[in-house]
This record gives sequence, C-alpha cells and structure tokens, in this order.
Amino acid sequence: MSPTLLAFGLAVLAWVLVVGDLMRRHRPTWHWYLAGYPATACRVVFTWRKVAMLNDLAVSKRPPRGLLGDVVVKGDPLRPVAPRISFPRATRMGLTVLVRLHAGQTPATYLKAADALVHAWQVHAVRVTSPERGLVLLTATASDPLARPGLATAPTALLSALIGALESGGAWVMDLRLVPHWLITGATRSGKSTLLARLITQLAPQPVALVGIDCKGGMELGLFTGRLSALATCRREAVAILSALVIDMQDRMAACRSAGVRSIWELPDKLRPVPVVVIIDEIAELYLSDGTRESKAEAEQCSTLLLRLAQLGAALGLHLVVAGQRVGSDLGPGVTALRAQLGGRICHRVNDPGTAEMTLGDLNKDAVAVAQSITASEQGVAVCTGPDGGWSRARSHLTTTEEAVTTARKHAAMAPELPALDRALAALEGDSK
Ligand SMILES: Nc1ncnc2c1ncn2[C@@H]1O[C@H](COP(=O)(O)OP(=O)(O)OP(=O)(O)O)[C@@H](O)[C@H]1O
Repeated sequence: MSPTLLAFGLAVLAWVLVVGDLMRRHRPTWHWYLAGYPATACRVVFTWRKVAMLNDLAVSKRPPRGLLGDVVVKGDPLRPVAPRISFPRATRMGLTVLVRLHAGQTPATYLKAADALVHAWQVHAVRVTSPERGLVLLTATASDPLARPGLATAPTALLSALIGALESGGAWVMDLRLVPHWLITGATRSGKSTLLARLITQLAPQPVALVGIDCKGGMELGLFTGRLSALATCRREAVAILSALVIDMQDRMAACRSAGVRSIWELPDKLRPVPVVVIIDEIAELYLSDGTRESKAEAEQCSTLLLRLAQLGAALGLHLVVAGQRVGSDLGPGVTALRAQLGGRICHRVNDPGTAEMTLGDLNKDAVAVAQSITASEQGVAVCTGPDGGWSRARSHLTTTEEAVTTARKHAAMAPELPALDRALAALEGDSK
C-alpha cells in the first residue's frame, strides 16, 4: 500500500473517531449521520468479537466435553466464535445491528449483555428485541432523545390524546378506544399531574364528559373545573360520583340490550350516550382508612365501585385513568384486582421498586428495570405500554398551569351535563346541612 493512501486512511479514521465522537455528544441529527454514526459503527464492528467473548455471546464449535482415552473431559473449549452480525445500519437516533443467534442461544443472553454493549459502544441505551426466530435486533440510541423531545404529531381521533414523544421519536398517544383504562404511577414531582393536565387539554375539545376525582382537595384537577362535568374533592363525594356512574352504567347496559348490540359504539348516533372519562388523582386517598368503621366502609365502597366500572365500563364508554404515587396491595384488597383491569400502564420515576413492579411487572420485567433507572431530573419521563403489548420510554409534553386553565375555559361550553352526578353531589350537600 502506498504511504499516501495509508496516511489518507489514517486521517479518515482519526476524523471519524475524534470529530465524530465530539459531534455525537452534541449532535443534531445531521451530525449523527455525518460523524457520530461512522464512529459508533466502527466501534460496533471492531469491538464486537471481544464484547461477545466477555459476555458469553460467543460459542465454540467444539463440544464442551470430550474423550481422553477412557476418560470424559469437561471444560470450556477454545476459540469461541462470536455470532454473525449485520453491518450497523444508521437510524435517526442511533443505529441497529441484526445478530444471527448461535444454535441453542436465546435473546435472554443478549438482554443480560445490553449494559456491556452500552459501555462498549459508548451510546445512551441498547434495546434488545427479536423480530424473527433465530435473530436478535440490537437498537442503540446515541444520546437520550427524551432530553429534548421534539413535538410529535398524530392524527386526531375521538378519545385519543397525543401525550408526548416516544424514545423512538414517534408520537406517544393514549387511545382510550384501544386501551380503555390506564394506571399512572410516579413519585412526587415526577410528572403525573402534568401528564393528566396534558390528557385533559387533549380531550377538552372532544365530545367527551370528563369527571375528576381529586381527593387532595381538588388542587390539581380543580384547574379544569370549567370543562369537568363533575369534580369530587373528597372521598365522600367520590363515592357519590362513582355510585351515580355505576347506575348510569346499568342504564347504558339496558340501552345496549334493548338495541341488541354489545357496546355503545354499535348504537345509532342519536341513541349513543356520551363517553365518560373518569380521572383520579391519587388513588391512595380513596383506599386509605383512618381505622374508623365509617372510613373503612367508604374505602371498601370506593374499591368495589371502581372495580365494577373497570370490569364493565369499557364497552359502555366509561373509562378510568387512575394516578397514584404508590400503588401496592397494602392499600387494600381491591387494588390488585383493579390493577388487572387497568390495561394501559405508565410508570414515572418511583421511590420504591414495589410500585414499578406493581405497574409494569406483570406485563414486562425489562420495563421495570428501565422505569427504576429514571432519575429525579427527568421529570415527565416515563415507561409506557403500547397497544401492541410492548413498552417504551416516553416524555409528556409540558403543559403549563396557564395553558391548562386557558384550555379548560375555552372549551367549558363543551362539557356535557351529567345530571345524575350533579344530583348525587347536591344530595350530599343537602345531607351535610
Ligand atoms: N413532561 C415534562 N417536561 C418537563 N418538565 C416536566 C414535565 N412534567 C413535569 N415537569 C416538571 O415537573 C414538575 C412536577 O410535575 P408534577 O406536578 O406533574 O408532578 P407530580 O408527579 O404530579 O407531583 P405530585 O405528586 O407532588 O403532585 C412540574 O412543575 C414541571 O416543572
């Protein structure tokens, strides 16, 4: 090889590794394609064999036991071969590598090695999926796309809300027609109320009744009073509202039965009752009791009513969005049963592993670990489940208090009247006088 060619080759390599690395750290997308990607791709290709060996991804073609005379000898055979990989393919946020599994390997081995890959490739995260039997797809993201998420867009649809951006750069959408009930958890200041505010501002312009249950004295959901069809600010009011909703649910059932349909969506437009979304901020307030008989009875009533709504409400246009700092079976016997009915899950930063496990553990174990790694500075970042059963990191769009109040005022006239709920709240006032 001529010295000029060699010098040119070395210069290109140096540019890719040094400049590329700098740009990768502070990149907009074009920098990533231009420089960050070549540097990371080189790192993937050149480190693959070593990383595979150190993380037990490489397998020797020789058997781990052999005959020495009449003696069977066991041990690690020499020269393990790293699995074959495709050339790293650039994506907007990072790169992907397809790995062909050795016979006998499963994606679980690669899941365990994901952390090692993050360090070896110097990227923000590596996700492991298996798009096809025998193949594993390693998706590396160069830097955290949720640090400054772009404004994602999504088509508008009834009962569908654009919440924010997914780690993949796509839109984070909560579609209540697809997933009727949701559980949202997160420690204090993790972004739950902001997410609820975003949900309400998205649903506010739609022909949907919004009912708030905020037993923290209505401090969070009180901002939306104008657009809410009813608001409960203490557990007594919550019981009244939930009881009225259960009666309304029975009326809806009767309407479906007499029309010979199985859900309100099959009813003709004129007969279809308005969909209702019940938003609960701080579920613990509904379940905790101070030990008195009255308080215990109230908590049990709440638990039963919520469970009934969750079990039967989906087809009848009654949806639950339940948020809480901590969700565990210690809150009450009904909590685990309710959780099973809340198919959509969103887990912000949590203080105890139990809450992350309770929110995501029954759906996906890897998601629990990722939720636990969310830091206090990542407000609004959460792990959310998708309609396909998968999960993703995501960040809600920041909805300011002013924005929330303005939207609620603007669409106040759209709030459908729910006379049964008004009557139930008025009866309570009458009783207390
Ligand atoms: N998506 C987001 N992007 C940026 N900042 C956010 C986002 N969501 C929330 N924050 C910031 O985090 C702060 C706390 O959020 P929020 O009040 O929603 O937390 P919370 O979980 O409801 O807390 P608490 O349980 O104490 O009410 C907000 O004031 C806001 O500044």
